[in-house]
Amino acid sequence: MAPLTRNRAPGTVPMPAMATYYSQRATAGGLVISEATCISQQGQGYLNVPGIHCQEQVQAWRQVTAAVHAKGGIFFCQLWHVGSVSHPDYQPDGGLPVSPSGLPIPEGFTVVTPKGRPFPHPTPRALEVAELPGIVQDYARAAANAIAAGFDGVEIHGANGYLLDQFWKDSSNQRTDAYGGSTENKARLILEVMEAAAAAIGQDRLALRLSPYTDNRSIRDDSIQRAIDKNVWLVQLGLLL
Ligand SMILES: Cc1cc2nc3c(=O)[nH]c(=O)nc-3n(C[C@H](O)[C@H](O)[C@H](O)COP(=O)(O)O)c2cc1C
Repeated sequence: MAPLTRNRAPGTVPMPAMATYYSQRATAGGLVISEATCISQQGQGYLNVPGIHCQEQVQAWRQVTAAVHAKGGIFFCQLWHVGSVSHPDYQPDGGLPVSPSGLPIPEGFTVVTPKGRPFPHPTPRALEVAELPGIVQDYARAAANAIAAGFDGVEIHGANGYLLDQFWKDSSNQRTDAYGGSTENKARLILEVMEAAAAAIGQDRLALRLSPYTDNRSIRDDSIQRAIDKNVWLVQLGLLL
């Protein structure tokens, strides 16, 4: 089962109905990936979505993982930082949402704040290099929390226009430091997150979701698409030969 946001975690804490919901969808040996789950308050940007960065959340997730395991299901937690797709009302101390380069989200997109009303996204601020190790550690801590909550593994959410995708794609990443420019530099934060999460929980229960072709909120990168097209073509040629 693919990760599906359901907005059933008031105050970021999973509610008991989530145990019923996931249990209904679990099958013996079937892999269920949880809805995207925030690694930190800074990573939050949607109403009533769950987190996994404090003990109250970990405790609440235990009922959900137990319900999936009771049906024999395998349950991974998808770890999420929305980056710029947020609003000061979600941020610690009411600060601006964070992003690779401080570029605005295109007009027409709105964010529903904790007060339940839609607002335009404010222009985010660019992350300092010195802040990135803290975000990497937030992923590693959330991965460890997921295992403590009873999940069988974690999937890092590197897709669909959120923080890691924002770093990976040049329309949102125009940095000139070690995290921008070349494909290797744009992928650096994703690789650091994967290494830290692997160190925390082991690489055999770690996954990464990428979406090279999506352009949610106009976040896209033609060079990534061309590189993948070329490799797909080479793989097809290899299969033919
Ligand atoms: C309501 C809804 C919520 C979603 N939530 C997430 C999510 O939390 N994380 C994620 O990676 N993808 C999310 N997706 C994308 C789905 O996982 C999936 O990729 C998408 O629905 C396309 O799959 P399909 O071709 O089977 O419809 C969501 C999609 C929908 C419709």
